This record gives sequence, structure tokens and C-alpha cells, in this order.
Amino acid sequence: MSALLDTIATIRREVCALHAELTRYELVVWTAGNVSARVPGHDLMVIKPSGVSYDALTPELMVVTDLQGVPVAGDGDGAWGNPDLSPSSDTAAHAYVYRNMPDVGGVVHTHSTYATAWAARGEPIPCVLTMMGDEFGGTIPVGPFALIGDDSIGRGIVDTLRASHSPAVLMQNHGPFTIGKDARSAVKAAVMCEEVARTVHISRQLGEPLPIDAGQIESLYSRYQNVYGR
Ligand SMILES: O=C(CO)[C@@H](O)[C@H](O)COP(=O)(O)O
Repeated sequence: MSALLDTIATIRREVCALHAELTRYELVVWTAGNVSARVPGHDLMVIKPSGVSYDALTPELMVVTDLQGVPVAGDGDGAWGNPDLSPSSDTAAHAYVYRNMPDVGGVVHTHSTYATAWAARGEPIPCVLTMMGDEFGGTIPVGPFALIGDDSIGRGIVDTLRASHSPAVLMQNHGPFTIGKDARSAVKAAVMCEEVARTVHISRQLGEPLPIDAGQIESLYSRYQNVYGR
């Protein structure tokens, strides 16, 4: 049990710290965005509390839930988190992803401006930048319109991302959700998603961006995923 408590304490620190990246890269306003991480080897996840300012977040305020999104009380000494706080309102979507994508260790949701502008139009972001080939392996897809409150958003994320290399999906009229092998990777995908959404939008103001050949996209993706940074 103490090994699990140590693991949860570490993940709470990581998840808390990663929320500072959302503000650093200006991906969120007010409290509208969230990071979660799976607790490896357990049917548990750690996510931010709902409606708490980013600058007020501390590791102790992170909420531990099961993979149905239900907060867990732990051993009653408060070591698993503050039982008085509700988990993020997007918890059900994060939990659905963890239940259905076993290799995913982190999930991020933002309403970052340019990516959400594409989502509002329901338009996938075409792969016209080498950075997109590297990180997304092609187009960033659009997921269905879905309301918060049940598994609809999670199902839309999983169904869309299973059919794609992309770790990012633009949920229609809502905003981006990103996944990664861990929470840091999912945050990186959220940062990259906003960056390419902005660049492709600006490019379009100048004319029609040039497509990249599918074979070249595969080469970019393969090098970046398997060689870059090793
Ligand atoms: O999209 C929405 C609400 O429509 C959410 O992303 C919330 O804005 C997230 O807030 P928290 O519950 O995580 O504080």
C-alpha cells in the first residue's frame, strides 16, 4: 500500500505541475482545461479538481478517481487527495479513454483558441507542415459533437483516435483533447496542436497551403517517433 501511496503522491505532483504548462503556453483561460494521468498498474487516475484557479492548484488538491471517474477515498487519512473537491467536469471523458485505450497514460483537454476555432467549423487540420507529420502523422481529425455528462465525449475521442496516428482530436464545437503515453506527452500534443492550428490558419490567409505527400508524411512520422531525441 505504501508503494501505491508514493506513486500517487508523485503523480499528483506531476499532474499539478503540468497544469502550469497549460497557462505557460496560453492554452487555457480561467479554469477551462485539464490534465490527467493514469496510475500505472491500477484502475486509478489523477486529475485536477473542477473550478479551481490554476494558480491555486497544489499537488494535495489533485483528485484520485477510479476509471469510472468516481473519486476514491483511499485509506481515509487523506493521502489520496481531498475528498471535499469534485474532479474536473471532464473526468468521465478522461476515464473512458483510459478504460478503452490501455496504452494511454495521459489525457489533456483545452479550449486553446486556434484549435477550437477549427473545431467550431468542424474542419480537420490538413497535414501541410513537417511539424504535423512529425507529431501527428497526418491530419488532426474532428470528433463528433457530444455533450458533457456521460460517455459521449470519451466515445467520440476513442473512436476518432483509434482510426488515426494523431494524438489530438478536435471535438466538434468544443475543443481539442490529446493523449500520450504519459501526461507530459499529452501536454506536448496539446501545445503542438495549438501551434499548428495557428500556423495553418495563418497560411490559409495567404492562399492554399501545399499538401505533403502521404509517403513523406509517413517518413516524417517514423523518424520523429523512433529516432528524434533518442
Ligand atoms: O468544456 C468544459 C465545460 O464546457 C470543461 O472543459 C470545463 O471548462 C473544465 O473545467 P474543470 O471542471 O476542469 O475546472
